Amino acid sequence: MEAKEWQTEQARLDQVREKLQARIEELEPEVIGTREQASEMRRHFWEEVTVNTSSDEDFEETFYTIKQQAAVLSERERRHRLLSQQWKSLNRLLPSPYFGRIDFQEDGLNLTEQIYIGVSSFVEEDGLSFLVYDWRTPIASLYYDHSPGAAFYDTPVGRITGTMELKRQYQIQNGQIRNMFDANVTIGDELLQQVLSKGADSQMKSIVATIQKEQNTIIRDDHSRLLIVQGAAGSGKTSAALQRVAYLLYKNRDTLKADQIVLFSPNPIFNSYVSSVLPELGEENMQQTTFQEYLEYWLGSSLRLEDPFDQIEYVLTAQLMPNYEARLQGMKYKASEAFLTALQNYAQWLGQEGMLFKSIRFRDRDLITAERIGLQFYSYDFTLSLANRIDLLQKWLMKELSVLERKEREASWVEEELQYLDIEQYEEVFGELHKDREVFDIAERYAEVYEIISKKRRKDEGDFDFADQEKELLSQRIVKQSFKPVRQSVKKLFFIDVQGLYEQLFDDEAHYREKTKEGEVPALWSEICQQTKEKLDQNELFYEDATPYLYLKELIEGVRTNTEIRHVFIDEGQDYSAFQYEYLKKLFPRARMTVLGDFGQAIFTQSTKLQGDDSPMVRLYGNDKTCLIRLVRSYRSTREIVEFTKELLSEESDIVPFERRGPKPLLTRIEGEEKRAAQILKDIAALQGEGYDSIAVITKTAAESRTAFESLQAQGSEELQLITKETVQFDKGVMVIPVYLAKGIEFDAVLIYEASSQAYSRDNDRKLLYTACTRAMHQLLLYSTGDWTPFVEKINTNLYKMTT
Ligand SMILES: Nc1ncnc2c1ncn2[C@@H]1O[C@H](COP(=O)(O)OP(=O)(O)OP(=O)(O)O)[C@@H](O)[C@H]1O
Repeated sequence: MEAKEWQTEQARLDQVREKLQARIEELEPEVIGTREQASEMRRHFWEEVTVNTSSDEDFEETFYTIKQQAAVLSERERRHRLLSQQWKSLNRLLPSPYFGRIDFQEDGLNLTEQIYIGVSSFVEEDGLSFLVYDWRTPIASLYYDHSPGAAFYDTPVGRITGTMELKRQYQIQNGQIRNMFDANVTIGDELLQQVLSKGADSQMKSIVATIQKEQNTIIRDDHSRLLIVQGAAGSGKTSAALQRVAYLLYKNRDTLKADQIVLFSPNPIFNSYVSSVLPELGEENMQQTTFQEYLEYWLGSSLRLEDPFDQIEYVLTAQLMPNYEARLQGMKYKASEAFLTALQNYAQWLGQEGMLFKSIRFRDRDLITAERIGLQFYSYDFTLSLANRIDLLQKWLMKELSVLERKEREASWVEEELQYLDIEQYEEVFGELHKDREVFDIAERYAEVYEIISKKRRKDEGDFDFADQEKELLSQRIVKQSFKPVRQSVKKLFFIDVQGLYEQLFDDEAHYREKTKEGEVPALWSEICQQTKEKLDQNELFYEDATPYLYLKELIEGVRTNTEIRHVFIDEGQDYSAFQYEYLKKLFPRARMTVLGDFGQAIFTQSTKLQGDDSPMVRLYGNDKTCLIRLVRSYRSTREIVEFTKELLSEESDIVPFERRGPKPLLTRIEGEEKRAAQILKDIAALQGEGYDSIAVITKTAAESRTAFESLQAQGSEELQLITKETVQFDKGVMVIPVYLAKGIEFDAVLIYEASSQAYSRDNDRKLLYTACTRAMHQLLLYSTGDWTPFVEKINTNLYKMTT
């Protein structure tokens, strides 16, 4: 680019920065001032209000003064928040105020506007001239969607057409233009090249400067109820999802708050990996959780839940265990829509017969028997839903408890308990009785006063027995206290035997069919039943049972919904079952759903295909409300790695590598574990020497991770970290990690610990190997102590190098 052009741009940049600096300086005292005012007000809050509750009027006045004072304080706090947000966003802009520029001439106007795009807007004092446009403004979409030439963008009031005369990208650091490119086709391959050739980080970065057109469609989709993104490994699904959150928060800033958005992540490490993108963009983080966390919250207090990692560990390592096949069949069936319908039918059947209750017990005896509860339940109108009848039943039980509680006061144990109350307990109970006591104090005092005034004994003397009253009150308290847990358990619906109800479903085939109207019962049904029951009898639940169990519980107790949440994001969406999707749809009735996934990485048994006629996803909200976007360009890995990993997939895939070059994957066959460990350590040292500092030794299972870790340590490696499902923080360095925990994450270099035929030979091993290899950005190394896995064997030898 011409030197003159460069100078003009640098001069403009200097000018914008000066204005930014001036605005920051102008704001600073205001930010500090409002902060101090607010904290001063908070400190002296009670001095400003006179609390007087002697009469109703005084009380009312006090109430309104407090309210008024609180309003002033909250206004001051709001102003401080606003100013400090502005101040932060200006400071964020200062080192690099923008990354792009487009010159656009709108049709019908005789003027070409220069639009500079950055992470947030910066407007002149006049409030009209934009020195920088936020990347989420409608006009900024020109930058992502078009090349120079005819172009348009959509605004809330319609489409604006015109001509883009220039599209330029900048790399600006600390106020200096380091690089500048004029793009003509896609958004600067040069810029993208530079961004992608950098090393991996322990935190994902925002991609706003280089968002690609198809990613922009995902980010700005405003219409679909369900947006499905099926994209190859490294195609930017997670990145697009996070920028989408930022876009939604910006576009709907008056109505949408960050805590109304929830992201379901594959594992806790992933949470830490993505947590800095939104703050980097000046937005608050959305809520982040895992499906397992949700299940634990609702079921964890009554049952021990298996998590998806233990489940996959079982699938990968327990082939020789009895009933392995049945468990696999069970997993598939329990993940299906058919099972969901079966449970709905079962709930209907329960409306007629078969409900199971638990007796309400008190002091080792049945207070209300399960039988009585059952009779009462089936005495209600059969046309009422199960949940409505449970509601009535709960109310009935509460009433029954009140009657029983009153009777219980006469019980001998109460008398005994009274005797054994020590002085402190008495005092405590009397303390609690304080309020009630006041009545007696007044009566007592009146009695005394009356006696004194009339100088004679009261008429009711002798009848008014305080001790009796107190004793009665104490018994009342004692019984009430002991009934508390019983009432609590009724409130929490513990009288329903949900475990029994789920268990009785796994009966012989004929009964199952009768209860569920299910036509197709999976193969090995009786083994499935036996396994499920055995687990339940130990108060445990397989991962595949947890969602159906919770669903059945809600069919009976009433459906749980969260109407606050407006957007649900599901990353690694292929790992959820059709059943879980139905559950999430029901749970978030007012939310739009964005599902991002890759069936090529579907390593769990319950996985769901996200596209195609046989995918249940389209049925979820229906065709009209569903939009599918496919991403085929892979940005993470070098061309050499993408070409190699692509061949691991069974089906012909249209994954397109981004043109970034690097060494071909390196295959090393080595005899014996010790030698391999020594070689791996040598290779790690060499990689570190090349400047790579995020290196992962990826294994198939957690068990293999442990052996690898020990064996590498035995060879003298000190800096190694072992990543397990308990690890919550993702840090740079050298780590040993099972593939299913490396999902969604990337590393400079990946070393596949054992790529032999023994480790990866079954069809579902293929996806594990694919997922593992696609974590590599710059270098991929595979080791084997035996024959190579057939998935590697079949790859064209041109696509890799083999050490000799
Ligand atoms: N438009 C882009 N500009 C710059 N970098 C990008 C872009 N799109 C993706 N990337 C980079 O590519 C890498 C992979 O992105 P991301 O993790 O979002 O992909 P993914 O599709 O979620 O991958 P996976 O399915 O393997 O988890 C990241 O380092 C990301 O920063």
